[in-house]
Amino acid sequence: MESFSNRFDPSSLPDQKPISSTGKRKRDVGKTFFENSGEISSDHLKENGDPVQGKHKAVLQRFKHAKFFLSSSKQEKEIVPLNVNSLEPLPQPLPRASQQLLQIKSNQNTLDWLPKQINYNKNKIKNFKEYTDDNLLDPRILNNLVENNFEKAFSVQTAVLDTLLLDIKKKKLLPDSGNDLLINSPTGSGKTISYLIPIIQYLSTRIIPKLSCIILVPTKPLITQVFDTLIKVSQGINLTITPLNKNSLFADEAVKLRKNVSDIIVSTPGRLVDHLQLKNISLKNLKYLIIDEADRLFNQSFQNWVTVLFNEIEQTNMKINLKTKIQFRVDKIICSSTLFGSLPSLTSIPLFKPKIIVIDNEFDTSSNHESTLTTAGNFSKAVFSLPSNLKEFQFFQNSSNSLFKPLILLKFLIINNFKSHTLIFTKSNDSSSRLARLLQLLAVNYSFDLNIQCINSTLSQFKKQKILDRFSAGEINILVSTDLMARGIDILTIKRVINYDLPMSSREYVHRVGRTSRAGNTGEAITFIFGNGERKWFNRMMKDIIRKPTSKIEIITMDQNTSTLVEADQSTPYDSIVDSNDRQLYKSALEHLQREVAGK
Ligand SMILES: Nc1ncnc2c1ncn2[C@@H]1O[C@H](COP(=O)(O)OP(=O)(O)OP(=O)(O)O)[C@@H](O)[C@H]1O
Repeated sequence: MESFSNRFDPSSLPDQKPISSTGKRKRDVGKTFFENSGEISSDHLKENGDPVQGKHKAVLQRFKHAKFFLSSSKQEKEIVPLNVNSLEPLPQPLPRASQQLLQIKSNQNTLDWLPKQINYNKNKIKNFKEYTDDNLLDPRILNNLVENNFEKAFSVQTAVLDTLLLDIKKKKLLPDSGNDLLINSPTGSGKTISYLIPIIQYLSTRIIPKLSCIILVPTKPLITQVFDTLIKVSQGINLTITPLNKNSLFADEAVKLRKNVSDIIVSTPGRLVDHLQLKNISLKNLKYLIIDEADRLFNQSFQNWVTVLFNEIEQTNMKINLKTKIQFRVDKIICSSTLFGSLPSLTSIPLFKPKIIVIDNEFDTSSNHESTLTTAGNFSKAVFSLPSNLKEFQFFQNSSNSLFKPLILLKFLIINNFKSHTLIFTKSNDSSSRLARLLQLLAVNYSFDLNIQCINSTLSQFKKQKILDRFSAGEINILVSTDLMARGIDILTIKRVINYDLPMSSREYVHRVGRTSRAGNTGEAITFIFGNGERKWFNRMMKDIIRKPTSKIEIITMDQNTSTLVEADQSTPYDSIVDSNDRQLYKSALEHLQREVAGK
């Protein structure tokens, strides 16, 4: 351990003493131990007429005495307590905070530093063709869009294309031009195409493949989804697009990445960071970084991906800038339907002159307002909005007893004739598999002929994809899932979402229910609420979501053979749902499950 005397730097002391009005250095108000002990008089502090020198000597002397005293006092029985105040560092002047530091600090509390958003009138949407007419969009891209039935750009697409296509034209001549772009638009509003079209347009005239764009998404099924859309929209442009989601070995993937340079990589942050650290990927030609479902990704700290990736980008750019004297930058496009509201996430990355596009209630064309948010300060408040064609319901049970919850769910499905295109969210992998199996067993007992399956992160990527394809095609009627499915998954045929377990936050609620009612379609979201505790939590979450004054979350009951609306504080009595016959059937299903779990 470092000795006391080594740590002690007497030279730092004298200047720290405040100077009195008479020009003399003030002494400590209380007398020190040494002064009290009478071993050193306070007069020793001034020596040879030079107060600083005198002070040094005095301090050293005091220190020597202290050491001597401590060592000798060890031999004595009685240890005199040392007045530590006399050795405490004297107050230091605070370092002058730089403007930049202050700014970073304030960023962490509010988003006031963001510029004003680009408000966008929902009714002002364009045909994609208008962009080719203005020479901003390659006709091959337009053809691909039209062939896939994308003729009219949705609001978010109009807003993003109006902003980015012009920038891209400029960027060809001035590589250092461009801004970062933040996009907040409801689930199912078409954000994917909004960022893919500009990227493909940028690459449409490229000569040889160079890694120009990285797209980051949170899950492997999303990699496949974004990759598929990229292929559709870039037909005929001959781009090399590499999704890093294959079940192939990491080493094989590394060899491929080193051999064949990709134009675009679609990956999760973890896989990308692994390759970056092994130098399988070079960022020296990177122009665009897209972070989709950004709030979710920024909240994932695995492998410290934000730091690793942004350091790598910065170092690569610094080297190029030194060589070429041109300020190359990577433009970031950051999007989500719940981008704002979680402040630290956006402050964790460097943003260059960010522009912001906020679209709310995309398909609500009844109102002509531009946006409910008008100042950047509002970004820090609740800003989540839902697709306007979504109808929300809650199924409330007074009792928090969840013993019969799976049975009640099955009866709910039967009574409401929810026989297909239904996605059910549970809180964990275990709950999802258990619930799916119980529903399967119960459905047989009730002669409810349904294909009920489960999807969660324990399944291989291949199996997950297969299940998603079958669910999308309607071969699987009811899919029980975890929050794995909550983000980004785009299956237009989903008619309803059931929150069997409550989501953990309003943000996750928005994403879960956003799996239905996509691209202007209608959809239903039903949340099961058991007991007053859950009800309170649900009501609290709902405060974060902006709704039209006319829309409310209706309460439904199972008292009759159809779902019927009742008063807000009513719940369906247990006994009217579960009779003795139900209990018997449920018991036998539970016993069956128990035997399966025990491997009998
Ligand atoms: N211009 C368009 N015309 C018709 N359909 C479109 C258009 N743009 C997108 N779509 C369709 O809308 C659906 C939703 O698009 P997308 O998945 O990009 O939404 P999103 O805003 O990213 O949603 P989330 O936030 O849930 O990820 C997709 O099925 C897509 O094919």
